[in-house]
Amino acid sequence: MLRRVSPLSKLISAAKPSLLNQVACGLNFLEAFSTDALKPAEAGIMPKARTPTINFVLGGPGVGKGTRIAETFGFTHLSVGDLLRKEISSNTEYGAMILETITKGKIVASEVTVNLLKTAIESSETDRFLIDGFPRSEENRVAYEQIIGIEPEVVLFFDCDEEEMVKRILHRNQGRVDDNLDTTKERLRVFEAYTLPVIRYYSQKGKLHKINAIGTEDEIFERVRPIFST
Ligand SMILES: Nc1ncnc2c1ncn2[C@@H]1O[C@H](COP(=O)(O)OP(=O)(O)OP(=O)(O)O)[C@@H](O)[C@H]1O
Ligand SMILES: O=c1ccn([C@@H]2O[C@H](COP(=O)(O)O)[C@@H](O)[C@H]2O)c(=O)[nH]1
Ligand SMILES: [Mg+2]
Repeated sequence: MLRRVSPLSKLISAAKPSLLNQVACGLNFLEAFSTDALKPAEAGIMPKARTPTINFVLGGPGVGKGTRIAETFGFTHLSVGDLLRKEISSNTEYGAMILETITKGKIVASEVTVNLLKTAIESSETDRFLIDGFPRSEENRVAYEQIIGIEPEVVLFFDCDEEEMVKRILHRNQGRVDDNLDTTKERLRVFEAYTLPVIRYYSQKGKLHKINAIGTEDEIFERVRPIFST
């Protein structure tokens, strides 16, 4: 159930004016799925709006979060990294900042990522999403809850040793600015310091499914399958 959370002031005070508009638009998005918006449907006037189903896939850099999982299990794949890279290639107002942050292996400001995510969900014709590589920090998670607020059903955690992750990154060959040893080392540090707490949070909530991400792609799919078959 989508929640409309009133105190956005913390986010808003830190944001640029144009960003404020996007945050404000978030309220329209919430209204589209809120209890109020459903009232006419309950009265039989129009079809009932459905709350989108959200799942997250988390894991270290290069572990395989973006490799066929969403497509295999019928989800719309929303890679926040891909959304950010699109901002860079489209030269948007945040493009330069995002490029610098990704090149250093750091985390982009939550206001930017959550609003990109919101727009992607809102403009999609589908309503079952696998969000890849987000939330990356507890701060990301709280901003997501404040602006989007759809509780994830499942949180996958792809687990793999660092040596294998580095190997997969260095063999990826997609021309990514962050596919080098120095940035990967920083990304591994950021993962431990900022993303592991998010993984612990969802584990405590009973939503986390830890997947052994060592093996062939097919072996890994078979480990995920029972989670989405129930
Ligand atoms: N099970 C696997 N065994 C070997 N290589 C794999 C496996 N799964 C994915 N790969 C390869 O590893 C590389 C990284 O995969 P992918 O891009 O999906 O990782 P990611 O978790 O999305 O990483 P990032 O966080 O950097 O975006 C790709 O080249 C992919 O083809
Ligand atoms: O929520 C997010 C997701 C990504 N980033 C930045 O992008 C790169 C690459 O992300 P991938 O998901 O691995 O494609 C990541 O290292 C971060 O710099 C982010 O800031 N927030
Ligand atoms: Mg990826």
